[in-house]
Amino acid sequence: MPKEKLAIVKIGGNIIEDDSLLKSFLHIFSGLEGKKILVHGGGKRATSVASKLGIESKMVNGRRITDAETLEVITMVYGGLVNKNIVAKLQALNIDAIGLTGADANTIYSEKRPVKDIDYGFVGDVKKVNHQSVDKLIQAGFTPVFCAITHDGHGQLLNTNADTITSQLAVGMSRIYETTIYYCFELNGVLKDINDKDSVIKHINSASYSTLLKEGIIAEGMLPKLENCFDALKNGVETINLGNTSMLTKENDNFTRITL
Ligand SMILES: Nc1ncnc2c1ncn2[C@@H]1O[C@H](COP(=O)(O)OP(=O)(O)O)[C@@H](O)[C@H]1O
Ligand SMILES: CC(=O)N[C@@H](CCC(=O)OP(=O)(O)O)C(=O)O
Repeated sequence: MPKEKLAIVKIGGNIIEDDSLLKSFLHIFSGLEGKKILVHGGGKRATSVASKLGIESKMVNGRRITDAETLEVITMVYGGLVNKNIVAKLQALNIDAIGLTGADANTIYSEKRPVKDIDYGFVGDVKKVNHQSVDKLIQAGFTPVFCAITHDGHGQLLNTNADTITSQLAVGMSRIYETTIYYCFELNGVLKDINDKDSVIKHINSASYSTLLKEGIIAEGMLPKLENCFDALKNGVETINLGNTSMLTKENDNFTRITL
């Protein structure tokens, strides 16, 4: 029997920080047919709240150095402020959303990133997705809304990049569902020329990916979205799509699709 489809949709700071982009995203997401999960970041908000508290933010290779103070900020911002506002807005759109960190129902277990050249502090690398627990929520009619926090099973919360949570969650859920990832952001897709919004690369495979990396076209915010994409595709994820919110509608086919 073919597996049922599951859409795993991710939004980050570029959509969360823009009221009108967030509103139109949530409207379209709420109308998306079939089973779905939302993952959100919020790094920009964490940086601005931290700065109001006099805490400087440091990012290395797209990851936040998370000391004990910063962990408190991100827990409040991702797990509270951002997550609960999104859940409330989805409830207003008649989506029975349930907000989660990876500690809730032990859904995402991670291990503190080992210190090599850099000490990232309380940053977690995902080790296990409890697909059965997530599916219990889906089967009960809830739409899970994950923030960028996981746990180590010993009482420690860990900051985990939301793009990575998305790909790992998709790999885990693909044991029972045919999963598709949608990375929604403010641009139309992966652009050949970052200054030309119409230069969307419509299809990327592993050969063209290597070239794009070498040419530096895949850079900055694109790196965590794409660094594990071929692992995810080899481990059961069907397709990875990147583009603006309208790619969730059937009318727009101007976005980037990544396949093996
Ligand atoms: N080739 C590229 N095409 C599109 N965006 C790119 C590219 N290279 C780097 N980027 C950057 O990636 C950003 C999206 O990633 P990110 O900032 O992590 O978004 P979000 O947090 O909203 O998911 C874009 O705003 C853009 O600045
Ligand atoms: C470890 C790590 O870097 N975690 C990220 C989690 C938030 C995130 O990924 O937010 P965006 O998707 O909006 O960038 C951070 O604290 O910035």
